[in-house]
Order: sequence, then structure tokens, then C-alpha cells
Amino acid sequence: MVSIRQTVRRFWPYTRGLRKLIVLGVVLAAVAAGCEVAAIALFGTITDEVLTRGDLNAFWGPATGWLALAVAGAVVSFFGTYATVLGGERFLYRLRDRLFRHMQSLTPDYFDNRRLGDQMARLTTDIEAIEELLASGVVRLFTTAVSVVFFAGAALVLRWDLALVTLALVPAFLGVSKLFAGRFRVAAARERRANGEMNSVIEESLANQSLVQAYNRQESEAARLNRQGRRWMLANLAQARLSALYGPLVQVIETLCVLVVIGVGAWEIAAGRLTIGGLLAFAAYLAYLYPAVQSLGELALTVSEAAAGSDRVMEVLRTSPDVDDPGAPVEAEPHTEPITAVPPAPATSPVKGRGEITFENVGFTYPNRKRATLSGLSFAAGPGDIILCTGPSGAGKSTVAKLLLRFYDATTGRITLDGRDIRELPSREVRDNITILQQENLLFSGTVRDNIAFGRPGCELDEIVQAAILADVHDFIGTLPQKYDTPIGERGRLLSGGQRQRIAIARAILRDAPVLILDEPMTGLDAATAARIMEPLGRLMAGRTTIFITHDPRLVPGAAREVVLPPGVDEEAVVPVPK
Ligand SMILES: Nc1ncnc2c1ncn2[C@@H]1O[C@H](COP(=O)(O)OP(=O)(O)OP(=O)(O)O)[C@@H](O)[C@H]1O
Repeated sequence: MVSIRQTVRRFWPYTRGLRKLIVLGVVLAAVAAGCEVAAIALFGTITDEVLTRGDLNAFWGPATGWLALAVAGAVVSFFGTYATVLGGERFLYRLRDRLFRHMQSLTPDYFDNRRLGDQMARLTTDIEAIEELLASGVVRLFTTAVSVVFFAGAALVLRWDLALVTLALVPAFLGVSKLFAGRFRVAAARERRANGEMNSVIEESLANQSLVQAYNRQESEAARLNRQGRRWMLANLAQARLSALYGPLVQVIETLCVLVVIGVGAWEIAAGRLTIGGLLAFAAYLAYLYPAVQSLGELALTVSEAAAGSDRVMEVLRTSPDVDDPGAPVEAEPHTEPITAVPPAPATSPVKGRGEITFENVGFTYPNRKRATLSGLSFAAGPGDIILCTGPSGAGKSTVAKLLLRFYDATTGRITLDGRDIRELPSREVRDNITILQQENLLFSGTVRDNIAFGRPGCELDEIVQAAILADVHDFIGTLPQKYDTPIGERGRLLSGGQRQRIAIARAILRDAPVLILDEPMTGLDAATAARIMEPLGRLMAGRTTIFITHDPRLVPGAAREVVLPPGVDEEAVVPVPK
């Protein structure tokens, strides 16, 4: 588990540009505490000079002062709280952006080996825990420390001997919180983990609802969530038990202090060395001092939670992409990242080549596998060529596509694009030259228009319509209630498989990359739909370098060169990647 020092060192740079807000929050909170100290002094005065003597004339001066202090304190406190919240929210906004960008730089293998719901928890609740330590946590630390100094100072000024007696009990507060912090840290780590696991179950289950319902697995899915929910509940309860125990324990110490003050105070009043107003003011200072000391102790618990969240966020940030990317943008300094909303950066115009590719004696073994999936694979193709990539299931056909897209780098041999080793090219440039059409094409939940335009951000409606006509989907779109602006449902589920495929073809046409990978694009479609798709596919392939991955060579039009992959080793066990 990472230490607090590591957490602070790692994430403090993200407070750059926000530190003024944090300082403002601290200063204003200190001023508000000052107002309270002064108001309590006036309360003492009113008790001694108005209440004890029954002199109403002496009331108006201190009362007006008290009211003015209350109003000033309220105004200052509003701005102080808002400055703190603003700093905290901006910190969160920035850290989430940074973490998300980093996640997106990781190759798909990272996500294949991890659970989505858990990754989502890291982007939400875990970073919130870090914020509670760093932005609002720092303000809380300073403001409570300032309150402790103010109220303890005021109590000392009023009656130093009495104050020393009560302050002697402060180490007891700190001792209790120290005792709790370690346990709380373990409980918080367990709670964070359980929360991530529960989110994973929810995400998986909701994403696969049609499978769940078709297989009548609702009960077992509900039971799965129930088990994870129970784990989370127990982890939360363990944490709550500690918090609940901490409060009353501290209260017992507080009661002890108050009794000491009243006892010693009564003795002092009897001896004529203390007025009732003095004693009440003193007790009021303590009433403010103890919650502040208690809050300092609670901060230790917040720190424990932050450490648990920070552990999980740092694990992501420490993971580097599996492929070296010579063109990867240099990680921006946290303070240079925008805090205000910015439109997406205009896509740099893609560097497109001719699309000549070669596989030269390529071998590849997945990181978590012992045996090679591909070995000694060689072929070359240029514009207008079609490479028919066949072989039994598990032979590594889709792996060829993943290597070409640089989701992984070849273990042996090399792959070139227009004569250059793709390992020497920025992966962005490699991918700008390739379009992949898969068996199940991935669509977003937006409109038809959004999904086609994904192929070329910023394109005009005319271009979208033209691509849809070429993909033979324009007429169908015309029948939709809102035409191109019709939402297509979560992952395009409101459309048929063939319609989804033709929208994906329109997207690919718009993308206009010189290399095309077709990974079983006909799977799941009936003969008539497959034949209908062949026509626009033929238009898409024209003049491009195509790698056509399929089990059924009869579908591939024109003259294609065949690359047959030998059978893979199915029985080999997958060695799980450590989480
Ligand atoms: N991310 C991964 N990590 C580890 N092994 C993997 C991974 N992806 C695929 N494999 C393994 O690599 C081998 C080749 O998989 P690939 O998907 O390339 O086969 P394929 O020829 O496309 O199969 P199919 O025709 O069934 O789609 C298989 O044994 C598969 O289990």
C-alpha cells in the first residue's frame, strides 16, 4: 500500500493553479474562526456585565458587536467554503481527465485483462478520496489547526492554568485517532476493492442483459450482485463501526475535560478568582476547541481512505502501454492541463500513405501465454491487393489485425507500412492508415449521423450522406423517424446486424484509410444480407490494401492471395495477468 507521503507527492502537482483557492479557503476559514473567538469574548462580557448585574444599558454595545461579528463570520465563511469547494472540484476534474487520458493510452490488452466496473470506480470514487485528502483535506487540516490555535490561545489568555489542565488531555484525543487510523486504512482498502467488484458485476450484468434474459439467468445474476453487495455492505459496516466507535470514545474524553473545567471553575469562583461569565466563556472556547481537535483526528481517517483510493489510481498511472510509441504526446505537466471546459482538440490531419504492408517472418506470443500464436508469418500487399487470411478457429487471424494496429508488437520479425517498421512510427500514424471492420461492429449510443461521422470528425452532412449511399444504407436511414438524427440505442441495438454493418461500412468509407482489415464481416448475417453487403464492401476495398479475415473464402470477391495460418494450440492454459 502506498504511503501518505507518496500520495501527496504524486498528486500534489495537480493542485497547481488551485493553490490560491486553497490558501483563500484557509485564510477565510481562519477569519471566520477569529470572529467566533471575538463573539465568545462578548458573550462573557454580556454574562458578567448585563446578566449578573441586571444592567440592560450595558447590553446594546456588546450585542451589536456580536451581531456584526456573526454577519461578518457568515459572509467570510460562505466565501471560504466556496473557494474550498471550487478548488476541490477543479482538482477532481483535472485528475479524472488525466487518469482517463492515461487509460486511453493503454492498449486494449489492459482492458481485456481487467473489469470495466472496477476501472470506472477508479475514475469516480477513488479520485474523490484523493481530493478529500489533498484539496479539501488540506484546507480542513489548516482550518482546524487554526481553530485549535485560536480557541486554545483564547482559553490560555482567559485562564492559562485552567487551560493547561484541559489541554493536558489533548494527547489522549490524538492517541485515540492514531489507534484508529491503521485499522481504518485496512477497512477503507477493503471497502474500495469491494466497491470496484460490485460495480463490475453491475456493469457486466446490465451490458449483457439480453444474454442474461435469453438464458433465464436473472436469478443467478441477482444472486451474484447480492453476494458482491453483501461484501461491500460488510466492508462499509466494518468502516462504520470504527467511525461510530471513534466518536463516542472521543466524547468520553471530552466529557472528562468539561467536568474538570466545571470542577476547577467552581472552586475558582468560590475563591473569588473567576466570574461566572469568565467560566462560561472558557467553557464555550472548549466547546469549539474539542470538535476542532476531534476533526484533526478524523482527518487521519480521511487520509486512510485517500491512501486506499490513491493506491488504485496510482496502479493505473504506473501502467505503461505495452507498445512503445515514438509519437505519444509528452505527458502534460498537471498545471498546464486545462481546468475550464475545452472543445476536443482539432484532430491533426492524418498522415496517409500508400498502404503497402509487409509481414516479415512475424512471430508473436501473447504476454500471458507460453506458446507462440503466430510464427514465421510472411506476406506483402499493396493498393488493390486482397489478402485472404484463413485458418481454423484460434489460429491467430484476428491477432494479425491486432499486430497491424499496434495493439501489440511482434515478438520476432517485423511489420512494415510503406517500407517503414511500424514500431518506429507513432501508433497514431499507423492507425490513421488502417480501417478495421469487425464481425460485430462497435457503435456508440448516439445518432446514425454521429456514428458515421466518427470515421472523420468534423465532416459535413453531405459527406455523411455520400458515404451512406455508397454503403447502401441511405435508403434505410430515410425510413427512420428522424432520418440521420435517429438515435440507434445502446451500442446500436435498435438496428439489425446487417444495418449496423452497413453503417460501419459508411463510417469506414468516410475514414478513407489506405489499408482495410475485414475481420469476419459476414458472420451472423444470412446469405441474402451477406450478399447485399458484398457490394458496398467491394466499393470500399477498391484501390485499398485489404486483409480479408474469413473462414469462408467463397465470400471474397476477385483475385485474392491466400495466407493460411496453421491451427493454434487451444488446450494451452491462460496464465492470468496479475491485477
Ligand atoms: N488478449 C489475449 N491474451 C491471450 N491470448 C489471446 C488473446 N487474444 C487471443 N488470444 C489467443 O490467441 C489465439 C489466437 O486468437 P485469434 O482471436 O487471433 O484467433 P482467430 O484465428 O481469429 O480465431 P477465430 O477464427 O475463432 O476468430 C487463441 O488461442 C486465443 O485464445
